[in-house]
Amino acid sequence: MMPEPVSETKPIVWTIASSDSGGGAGIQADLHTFNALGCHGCSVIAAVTAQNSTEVVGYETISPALFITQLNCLIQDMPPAAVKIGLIPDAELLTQLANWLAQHKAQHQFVVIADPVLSSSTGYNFVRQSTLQIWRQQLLPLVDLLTPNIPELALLSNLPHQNNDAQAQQLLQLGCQAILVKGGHLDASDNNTADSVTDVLITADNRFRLKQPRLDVTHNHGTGCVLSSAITAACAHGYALADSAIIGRAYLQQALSFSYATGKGAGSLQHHGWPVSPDFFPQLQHNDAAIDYNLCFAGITAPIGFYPVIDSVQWLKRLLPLEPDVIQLRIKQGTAEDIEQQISEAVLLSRDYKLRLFINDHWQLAIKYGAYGVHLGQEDLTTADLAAIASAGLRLGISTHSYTELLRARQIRPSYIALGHIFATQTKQMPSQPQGIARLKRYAALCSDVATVAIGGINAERIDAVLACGVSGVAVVSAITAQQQPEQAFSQLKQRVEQHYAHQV
Ligand SMILES: Cc1ncc(COP(=O)(O)OP(=O)(O)O)c(N)n1
Ligand SMILES: Cc1nc(C(=O)O)sc1CCOP(=O)(O)O
Repeated sequence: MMPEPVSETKPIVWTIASSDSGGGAGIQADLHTFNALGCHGCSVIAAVTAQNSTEVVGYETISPALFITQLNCLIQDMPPAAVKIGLIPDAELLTQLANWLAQHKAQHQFVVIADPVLSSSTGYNFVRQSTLQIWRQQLLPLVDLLTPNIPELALLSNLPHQNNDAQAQQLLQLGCQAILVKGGHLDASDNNTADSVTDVLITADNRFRLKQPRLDVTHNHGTGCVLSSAITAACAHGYALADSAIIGRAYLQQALSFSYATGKGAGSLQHHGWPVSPDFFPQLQHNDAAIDYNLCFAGITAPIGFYPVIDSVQWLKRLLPLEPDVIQLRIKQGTAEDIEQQISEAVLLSRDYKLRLFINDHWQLAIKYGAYGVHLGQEDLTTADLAAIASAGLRLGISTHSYTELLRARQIRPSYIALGHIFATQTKQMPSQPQGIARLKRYAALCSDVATVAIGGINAERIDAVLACGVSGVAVVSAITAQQQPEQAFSQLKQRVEQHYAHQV
């Protein structure tokens, strides 16, 4: 029998913007970006511009009737997961769009990312006072993320003499959920230098900076369009806003790195697929003053491989005869005295059996008894003494569950990074969503320079798919400890993992 054809789906994203006859910006750039990031792009055209790489010669807006017909026609059959708004150089169309979004956004639950294009990079001014008022009063309350550059931030906030922070707060007050202030324009602040560009993501309760080397490229037409449409595509794939901003920034850096000439002026960006090289990802700066990013942790020489996580020294004694190579002791219950007793005994046993033993959470005891390493969660990173762990020569593993956490962990340069939780797990209440195989593959690719361990809901049926993602280890709890025959389960999984890594050498 012929196998059933697999029907692939892609998230649907819309761009509501204007056509760039030169192909480097506007609707054309948005559709290229959506496609490169695995989305199906639909377009609602607001205006047609006549432009090339050196100038905008003119434009005409589409009729209000046809504008609204495009929106209504698409929503009936191809509702979006996310919508990008770009250049809409007409007050009537902007008002129509705001009314339409107010009617449909809540019902269809799509995310709205808006790039308030007020002028072209070649200097053509699309701003009218009337359109600014509509942005402020009608559109901003419907926008999840606004991506202004510094001049646009000043214009939209109507606070030209205040600093960027005050201007962004003003836009939040007007109802926009988050602002990504783009640092591409050199300004008077310390955010942006001749060598670096820093975008700042600001929400009502959070703020962090994405810093990247400033690329010395002349072919940068469409930069803002590409960034906002890459963020939109990432949102459509279900990434949180902060992660989407990171993906968008990495996509842009990659596209700028390969930009090319088109005419006599600034050329266009080269669209590639999902960014995976660490070179394209920004440095994440947030209020981690307590963390020293210049520490050096001991490395892990042999691959991590099969990595059982157990909750008592009794389990350790049960598994030791099966010759585990790496184990984590993750004790969550018991008195301080009992925990110390178990950790000291486990470390002694680990030496006898040449076991690489990681201790979860209790880093002071791990140092005191000389364990092989420590595993810490994100929330532990500001409270644990990382310098003491490094100088005691212990390895450090760090949990991550998103791009944001992954970049933070990478900057600490630990011995390994845990990527979780891949599938739903019964072992622990998780505040995050299962990441799944596609994301695991992307995270592992971004960590080609550091050891990685996948964790969460991994069992005998899923382990092959996980190993195929390129991780250096696989951590399991219930796939051993909740089995009828834990020793048998341990040996089968260990053998499967060892076979995989043996073939890789
Ligand atoms: C290999 C591995 N990955 C993730 C975790 C989770 O650690 P943490 O975030 O510290 O959460 P708790 O284990 O304390 O619940 C882990 N232990 N090991
Ligand atoms: C302890 C732990 N940490 C996780 C993370 O994602 O950080 S998931 C997890 C539990 C893993 O157990 P099981 O293999 O039974 O699903």
